[in-house]
Amino acid sequence: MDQTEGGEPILSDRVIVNGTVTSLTLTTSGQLRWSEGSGSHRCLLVGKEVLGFSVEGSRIKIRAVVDSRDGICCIGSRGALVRKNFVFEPLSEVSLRLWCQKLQEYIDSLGRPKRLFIFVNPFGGKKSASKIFIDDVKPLLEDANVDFTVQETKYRLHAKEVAHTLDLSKYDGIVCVSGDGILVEVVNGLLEREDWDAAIRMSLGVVPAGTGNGMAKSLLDSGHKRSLDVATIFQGGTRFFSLLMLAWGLVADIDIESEKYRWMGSARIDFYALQRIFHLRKYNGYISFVPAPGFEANGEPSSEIGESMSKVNICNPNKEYGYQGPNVDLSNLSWRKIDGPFVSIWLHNVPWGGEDTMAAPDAKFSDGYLDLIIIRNCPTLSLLMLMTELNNGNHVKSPHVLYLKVKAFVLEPGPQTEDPTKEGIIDVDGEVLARGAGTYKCDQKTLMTYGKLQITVDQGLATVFSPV
Ligand SMILES: Nc1ncnc2c1ncn2[C@@H]1O[C@H](COP(=O)(O)OP(=O)(O)OP(=O)(O)O)[C@@H](O)[C@H]1O
Repeated sequence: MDQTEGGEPILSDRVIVNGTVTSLTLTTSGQLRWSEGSGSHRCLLVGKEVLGFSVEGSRIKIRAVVDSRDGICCIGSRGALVRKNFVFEPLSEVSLRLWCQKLQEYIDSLGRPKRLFIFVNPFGGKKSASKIFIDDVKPLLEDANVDFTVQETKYRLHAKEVAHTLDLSKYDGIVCVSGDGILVEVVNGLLEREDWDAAIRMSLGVVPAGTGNGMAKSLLDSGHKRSLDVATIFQGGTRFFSLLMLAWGLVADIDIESEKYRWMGSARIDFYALQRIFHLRKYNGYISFVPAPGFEANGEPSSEIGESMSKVNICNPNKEYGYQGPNVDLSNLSWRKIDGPFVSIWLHNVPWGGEDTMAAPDAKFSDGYLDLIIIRNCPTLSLLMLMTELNNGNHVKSPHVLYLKVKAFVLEPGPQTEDPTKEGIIDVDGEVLARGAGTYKCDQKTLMTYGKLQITVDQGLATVFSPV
């Protein structure tokens, strides 16, 4: 390997590896490399592969996660990751101390969280979060010398309650071993705190263990630690903070009503999607939006919606603290409007809605915009084809789909065109935000009513990471 590519040596010394004296080097770019007889070289990337180390007598044990096929770095494709220890023995006490000091300094410089608060939802997804935590997460945290406190969620909104009152000074990260639902609860709990401004700076990790793992999938696709836009949904004085998506119409109906067929497992979504496509509903209503630069040609200009904004954006007089949403004057912006009927309205913050649903291929974590995917009319066959393209994001190229980016959005949902006594469902981050008349489980209480909603985005407000 090229010396400059691997960085300058921080420490280079003779050590014993597997009974043989060899040269070990730690470089400024975090490579720990040594030769292993017969001219072959080994290399560990401290930032990526080394979790921690311990001293055992005169030896140093490096605890790492490496490619199961060998652990030789700097090759393209990867196999599964496995935990593996590497032991080396410096030739003197002074050298041992120097190695410990330099390795620790390098690991500390990576800024990894050292004290984590971990939520585990034992009831999410396939009910495997506890096993995932014990088998996959806990050993890595122990190897990395991370202190952690575990809280199993006991009921809906438990994670939100805990995040609301947690002593954040004790932790430098919160991890959710769950689906997207717990992460969304945590963000809502943090943003309702008096000290929300400091609280939302906490790094939020996700380990996928639910049905909907869109955030983990999006993170793995785009980098391990990212700042993330947070969307605030207002209805009068009520607020909800969304990280992933809002759906109304076809996608919401499939996502929520397919719960009737939970016994089918993951096939329930495809099964119910077919049912909905062959008995397609359309909804009356209106959407208004402030387009991102480059998308101004969509819809018709609408001045009255801007004027009404100052009335909608009133803070809840009963909640004197907590995050109040982005500080922008929405009345001054150039609003556009599209009238229904609509088959589907889908607003997305990150590309992936689930592990195999690339809902919004152009969505960025912190561009300050939401991706809007609109279907107004679509023949059955085209709709079927479009749904099969959801796993690669090509559905947005369909002539029946309008795909744009917006800065702010207003939804005025109406009833179904075929039956005005039946309204729809508004699905936010996989949970029901509002249910209209005549919908599935319409007697259940929801946070908001099936009426006008306003959504604005705060650029990069939260920080999310993928810890494993
Ligand atoms: N002990 C519990 N019993 C019942 N529900 C719970 C419990 N703990 C958490 N929940 C609820 O489970 C919901 C889903 O959690 P999670 O994020 O793990 O998975 P999901 O993929 O979003 O959804 P799911 O797998 O349930 O379809 C959360 O909204 C949370 O309120």
